[in-house]
Amino acid sequence: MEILKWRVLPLLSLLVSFLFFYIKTSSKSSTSDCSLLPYDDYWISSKRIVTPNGIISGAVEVKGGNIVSIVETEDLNEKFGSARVIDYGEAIVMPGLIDVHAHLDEPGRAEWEGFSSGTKAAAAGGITTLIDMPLNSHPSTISEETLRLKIEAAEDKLYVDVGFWGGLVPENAFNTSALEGLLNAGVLGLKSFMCPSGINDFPMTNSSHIKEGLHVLAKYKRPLLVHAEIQVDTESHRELQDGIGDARSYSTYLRTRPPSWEEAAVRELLTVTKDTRTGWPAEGAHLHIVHLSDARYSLDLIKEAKSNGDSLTVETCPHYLAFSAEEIQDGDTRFKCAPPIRDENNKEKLWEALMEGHIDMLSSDHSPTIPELKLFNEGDFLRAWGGISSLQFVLPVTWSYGKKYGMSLDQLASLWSERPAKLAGLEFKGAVATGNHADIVVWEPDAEFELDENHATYHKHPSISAYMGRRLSGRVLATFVRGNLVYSEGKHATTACGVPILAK
Ligand SMILES: NC(=O)N[C@H]1NC(=O)NC1=O
Ligand SMILES: [Zn+2]
Ligand SMILES: [Zn+2]
Repeated sequence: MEILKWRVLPLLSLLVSFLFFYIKTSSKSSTSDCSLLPYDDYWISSKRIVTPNGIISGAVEVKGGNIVSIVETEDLNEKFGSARVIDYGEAIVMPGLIDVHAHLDEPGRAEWEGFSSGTKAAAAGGITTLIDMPLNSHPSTISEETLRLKIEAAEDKLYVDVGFWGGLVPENAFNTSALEGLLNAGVLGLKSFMCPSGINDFPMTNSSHIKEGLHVLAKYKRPLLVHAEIQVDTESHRELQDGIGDARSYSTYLRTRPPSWEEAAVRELLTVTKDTRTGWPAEGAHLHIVHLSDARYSLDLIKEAKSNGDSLTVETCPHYLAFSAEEIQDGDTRFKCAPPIRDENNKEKLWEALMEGHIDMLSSDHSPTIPELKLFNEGDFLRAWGGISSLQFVLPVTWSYGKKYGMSLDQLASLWSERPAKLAGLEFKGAVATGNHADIVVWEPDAEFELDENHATYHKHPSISAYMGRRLSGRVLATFVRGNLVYSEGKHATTACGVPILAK
């Protein structure tokens, strides 16, 4: 009996250690759940690959999450033989979209959106990286500690890569060590408002706060993003405060935020951006104006400042390019956003500026809420939450409307990937190029679909999106994030393997 015990025990311990090793390695290999492909060394081929050197027919080699080579070839079979090739035929292979302006609202307001639903929607829409705004979550991301809360809340929930903007608010603007703490913790830059943000713990800044912020940012070579509207006390504004005007009519809301608000903000900002010119005190800093709506005087001022050498960029959003004020129905608060969607003529001018290169990039400004706060029953434009839900649809929307204005695939890739990557300082993203992350969207530009309730939409509240009911063209087939096939034909990878992007 004793002998048996001495024989069995070592065998048993061998078995236990074997089992332990097996479980450990197999749980490690379960990272393949990050991808709908069972391998990480393969080729993506197509007749239309959008690269910085033009559109080619060929294949992209992916290894260990990176693009390791790109070849132009007519006969793929001959070249690759039995290599693992995913052939997408005529579909477009393009850099994944980088959305530099999205509100995912977690922690604190996960019932509005959240990291999981938001990044699933992003993946389904061909977005491979998004940068989360510092407000609408609770608390706002305005300190090192609150950034940590963001990162904790995002853990295991990211289907795409996510970076974070920090908030520049009066509380931290003159506190250099607090701002540096936030920047050292890894925010990719700062964001501030020149008017009330709609969120109590995210108060507005004036130009002295902005000037201070820019000087700190100069050292880090990271940008300041600004919501450029200043409340100018116009006559119609006073009228509205006196309760005149039908709150269900979009034109009433439009009068509360005239283009002069944007113009006043831009004018004031440009007194500060002078400092970013070469040889001036804030050289190295950069100012980025978010969601421009006014295509008239505000845009003229921006063009002039750029030509004077200010380090300045500007974005607009698909909703300003897709919709015009005239078509917004009474009470349809899905369309309420700030700055507001302006008239048809302004929209045409925005397109002109975009196509001529005066607007540098596009972003979603996906800013959802719970349907209750859109006040659909009252249809009150003055009291409803301002923010458009669009994250999953920005690629088909940009394409559907853009192709009428002659937008090319190169322009699309520049507006949605290359320039946003540069703004956010993402060195290895933004282009299908050797050495970059394999962040790729594959899509069919001519495939049309009806955006109705049968369309699989991953936003937490699809019904509040202004795009519902539209017919769009441009269907996303597949999305790769660092080589992981995170979305394909209506399915997501089972594990969320996106990573937080922190500046160093
Ligand atoms: N707080 C917030 O998300 N505001 C955004 N919504 C919107 O329509 N414009 C904004 O700046
Ligand atoms: Zn804004
Ligand atoms: Zn926003």
